[in-house]
Amino acid sequence: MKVAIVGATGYGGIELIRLLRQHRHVTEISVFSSTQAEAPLTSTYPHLQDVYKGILQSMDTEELATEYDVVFLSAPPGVAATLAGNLLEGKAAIVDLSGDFRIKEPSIYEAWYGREAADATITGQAVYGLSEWNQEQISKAKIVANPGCYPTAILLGLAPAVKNNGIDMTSVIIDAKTGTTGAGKNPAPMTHFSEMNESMKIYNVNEHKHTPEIEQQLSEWSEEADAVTFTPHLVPMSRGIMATMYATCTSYSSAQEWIDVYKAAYEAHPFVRVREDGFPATKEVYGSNYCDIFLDYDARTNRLTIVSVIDNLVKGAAGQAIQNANLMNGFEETEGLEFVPIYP
Ligand SMILES: NC(=O)C1=CN([C@@H]2O[C@H](COP(=O)(O)OP(=O)(O)OC[C@H]3O[C@@H](n4cnc5c(N)ncnc54)[C@H](OP(=O)(O)O)[C@@H]3O)[C@@H](O)[C@H]2O)C=CC1
Ligand SMILES: CC(=O)N[C@@H](CCC(=O)OP(=O)(O)O)C(=O)O
Repeated sequence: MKVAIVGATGYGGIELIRLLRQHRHVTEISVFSSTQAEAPLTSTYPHLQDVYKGILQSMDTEELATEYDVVFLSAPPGVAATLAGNLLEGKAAIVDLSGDFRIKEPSIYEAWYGREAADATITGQAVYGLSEWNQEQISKAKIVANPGCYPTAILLGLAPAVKNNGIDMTSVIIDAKTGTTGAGKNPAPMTHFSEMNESMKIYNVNEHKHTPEIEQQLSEWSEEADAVTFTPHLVPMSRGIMATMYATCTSYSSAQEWIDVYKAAYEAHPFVRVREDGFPATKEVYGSNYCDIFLDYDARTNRLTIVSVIDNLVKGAAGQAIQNANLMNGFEETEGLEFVPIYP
């Protein structure tokens, strides 16, 4: 397939290039920029010398729509909302990494994102790209809304418990930590080295934009779904998310029963590894498309503790985007993604 990347100079964009270089069905990768047209990508990213020789091109939506089989939109909020209408008229399958089309209800999007929602007909057409749980719809989609990085880790971690009606949906608390690449490549006060090094920051308490995305999916899985408490933290690492979820149990009363439920749920899904014994660390999925999960049941409190880790730039962004493009094009979902985590 011929592939185009809009926002190729960003962190999601260069991660797409790294992964797509290993994809056996990709014949061409073209890169687009709103500010650096005609420059080689190596002028921004010298580590790509002799690896990728592409020159950044200015965006032409007609060309994007007609010349490519897949267009990855890896740009800031609002860009996909502007481009998608024209792109949908062409042949390309579209995978949008931003949050523009994830939230179905425009008023909810506007309340949490503080900006105008995208055209409702396009959002209605966009399939939520949580690959493991939405494969059938993704495989028929023309446009996929790739999930946010936190919701990917959180929803994969909660899904088996929710779908088996094993937890009280009013009791869900999510405590999550992320590395700085989650904020993109542009420096900001929060991610400045001297602000975050040897420190830990809590942010957007009870107002993070991923909250409605999590709640929307939970409500599709369970009639009992309710509001969740979601608390994000920034920790001093470049990549990685660890999401820790707590919930009161309504069935199953041992850790082993819970592990069996999770093992069964993810048996057929190569990128979700339910651990045998012990909680995963973010480093154990670094640079890979894996989501590793482990859980424990506490009989004293009747609560379940679930831990889910991903690399935010891979399973949380570029990797899941390619997994979705594979499903949309009828390829093996693992194509181009079978990376062993970089360890240590
Ligand atoms: N970083 C992460 O962990 C994750 C990111 N995402 C989402 O993916 C998207 C990309 O994120 P990330 O790569 O981190 O962000 P970056 O800020 O690193 O990169 C975004 C890129 O978008 C391009 N861009 C800016 N304005 C425009 C425009 N008007 N039209 C077209 N392109 C534009 C810029 O390149 P140029 O100036 O060359 O055009 C820039 O390099 C965002 O929507 C983000 O929310 C989703 C999940 C995880
Ligand atoms: C550290 C940091 O700022 N992380 C980002 C992660 C967002 C993201 O990457 O996903 P979206 O596509 O939904 O924007 C945040 O908390 O907003």
